[in-house]
Amino acid sequence: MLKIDGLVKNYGKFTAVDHLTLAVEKGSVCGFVGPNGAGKTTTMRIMAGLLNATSGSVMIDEVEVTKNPRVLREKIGYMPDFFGVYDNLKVTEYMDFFAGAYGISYKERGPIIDNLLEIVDLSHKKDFYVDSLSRGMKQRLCLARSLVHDPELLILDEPASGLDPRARVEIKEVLKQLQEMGKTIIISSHILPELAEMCTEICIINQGKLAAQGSVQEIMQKLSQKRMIHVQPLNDVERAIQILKEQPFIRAVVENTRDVEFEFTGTNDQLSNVLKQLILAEIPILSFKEKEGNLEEVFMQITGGESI
Ligand SMILES: Nc1ncnc2c1ncn2[C@@H]1O[C@H](COP(=O)(O)OP(=O)(O)OP(=O)(O)O)[C@@H](O)[C@H]1O
Repeated sequence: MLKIDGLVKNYGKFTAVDHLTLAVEKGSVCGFVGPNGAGKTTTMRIMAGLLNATSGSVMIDEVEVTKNPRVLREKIGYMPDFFGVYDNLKVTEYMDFFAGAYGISYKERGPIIDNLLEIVDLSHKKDFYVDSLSRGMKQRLCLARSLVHDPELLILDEPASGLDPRARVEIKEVLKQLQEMGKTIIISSHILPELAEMCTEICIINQGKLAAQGSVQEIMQKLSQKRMIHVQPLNDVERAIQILKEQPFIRAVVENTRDVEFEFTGTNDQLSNVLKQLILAEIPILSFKEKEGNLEEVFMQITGGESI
């Protein structure tokens, strides 16, 4: 659906996007992850036709974006990372304004707006002033407005930023629904665990370059080689720690009061032997399991520990 090839964007002497190449399949939900200033917004604005690239190309369904703004307008829905000020505009008027801007006839607008407000769960707010809505509601309204022309590709810049956990869940549910409707979605975020839950794939962008791309699982497998094992003895944690420290292939033991974690570099057979040694020492074990990789940790690894 989307192909970015050798994309470069310079702001004066500064290169914000540096030969970025990636592809996003139709129907996928692709998460753009990267630290502040990584170039996510710049890339998204170029995709949406709001910014010219210095060089390289963006193709949507084999059509070069910059050369065909009309095709682009029809296919893309863009949600920026800021909402704007809409004094004295009610929710339906706001939607009507954007539907009009997309050339949707006055007659058609009513049912489209009603349907979209239902999707984003704002039907009960249709006669409220936009400025009176909560931040989460504004985000959902902004999402609804980017859908007025029924685009195939949605580009959403930080739709969950600044939202409380409940409002994030609401946005996530809307995105799930849009995915089921067959939309291709590109979404940027700093909230990595949340992206992991809702995306089919992840692109990690750092300093304008693609650091990694793949399914959440693939990325973690490829980049996070170390295995962390969590052990919870029923009691006698200290003795469990002592035994663990005597075992081969164990590094970086993290001692807690009730449980213990360690980095393991051996094979599965060698790992099962560690459990055997604990049991032979008659330490009752409540749980012994590998910790699931955390996207945030993987991200820190490949971006060299830059803050997010
Ligand atoms: N108009 C501009 N002029 C000069 N530099 C810019 C301009 N817009 C962005 N930049 C710079 O380009 C880099 C990439 O910015 P961009 O907003 O694309 O990053 P981002 O990944 O979206 O970051 P954030 O998550 O903070 O929004 C940053 O260093 C930023 O300061």
